Amino acid sequence: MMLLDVIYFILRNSLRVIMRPRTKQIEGELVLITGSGGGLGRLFAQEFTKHGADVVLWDISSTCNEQTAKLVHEMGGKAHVYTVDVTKREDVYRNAELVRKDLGRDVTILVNNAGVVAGERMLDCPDELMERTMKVNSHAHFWTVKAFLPQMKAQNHGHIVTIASVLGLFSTAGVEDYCASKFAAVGFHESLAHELLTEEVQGVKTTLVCPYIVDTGMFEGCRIREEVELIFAPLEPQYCVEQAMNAILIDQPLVCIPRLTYLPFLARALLPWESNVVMYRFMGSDKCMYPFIDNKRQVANGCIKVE
Ligand SMILES: NC(=O)C1=CN([C@@H]2O[C@H](COP(=O)(O)OP(=O)(O)OC[C@H]3O[C@@H](n4cnc5c(N)ncnc54)[C@H](OP(=O)(O)O)[C@@H]3O)[C@@H](O)[C@H]2O)C=CC1
Ligand SMILES: CC1=C(/C=C/C(C)=C/C=C/C(C)=C/C=O)C(C)(C)CCC1
Repeated sequence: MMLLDVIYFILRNSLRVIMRPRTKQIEGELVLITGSGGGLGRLFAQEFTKHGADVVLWDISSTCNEQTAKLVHEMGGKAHVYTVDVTKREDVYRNAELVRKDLGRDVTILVNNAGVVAGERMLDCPDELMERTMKVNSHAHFWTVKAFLPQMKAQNHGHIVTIASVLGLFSTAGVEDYCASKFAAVGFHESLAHELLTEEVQGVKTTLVCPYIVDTGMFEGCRIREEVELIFAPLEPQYCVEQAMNAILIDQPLVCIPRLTYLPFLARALLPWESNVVMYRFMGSDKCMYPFIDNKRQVANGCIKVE
């Protein structure tokens, strides 16, 4: 029976690639997005609004967050803005309580999207920057899930979305802080998903989103071999968010964007380490972060201006 089930899910998931299942309705849901002032967070806010959901926007930067809220309002949607540092657990719990009081209802979809990267080689990187990456990209997920999951479980209705990265499934040089934090986020998310299934909390869904480089500026300068870039081109932010939304709306547990990035993930698991190293060198992905680190340094030194 177990083997039949395994085969059934392989066939069902393969079929889903060609024939998309019905999407769920999220009209009237309350969606909380962290890092909503940034590139992907803002687009998520707009996409959820398009689907009729109300959004709660959490970001450390109030100016960027207000701009997101303005865009949502212009679309005729409802946005509620809070300035929150997700690394501070007391701040998270206090603001979660405030949201509940202000809006008089519970968050039903949580999108853990806030993220940072140090952009320095390990030995050059100040300790505080490495610690910050771990706190924003992984520890913060503990606090937000602890703040919002209890009501979702009580209602047997909700959805936890983790915006991780392909760098939470395989790694490369020069982004040790980032990879450590994203591997941690993936581990946390998967364990939580198992827990919900084991406890038979069927109404609370989970989606793990693992995008490749997205053109939001966060990894400006990151480059692989030119010929390989034709196949693995950086993603348009809008495309990335649409793909993630598709997965969320069909309760898909994991999505790698683009699908082609399942291949290096599989290669890491199946092939010897040295085979992976040879492929990395060939594709220029061994040193892909070095121009990004240089670029970040130049921005910090004022040699390059960012808008
Ligand atoms: N861009 C890419 O290539 C990829 C990104 N991702 C992931 O997608 C997510 C979104 O990335 P993207 O939109 O590109 O990045 P952005 O830098 O554009 O957005 C991240 C947002 O998170 C905010 N933020 C940072 N620290 C905190 C904090 N302590 N509390 C609350 N908010 C905070 C940032 O505010 P501020 O700007 O003020 O720091 C910013 O508004 C991240 O988790 C990232 O790791 C995954 C794969 C690829
Ligand atoms: C390692 C590797 C690759 C390059 C991956 C890169 C460059 C990923 C960058 C991801 C980012 C910036 C994620 C942010 O969250 C290839 C060429 C796909 C295939 C071979 C293995």
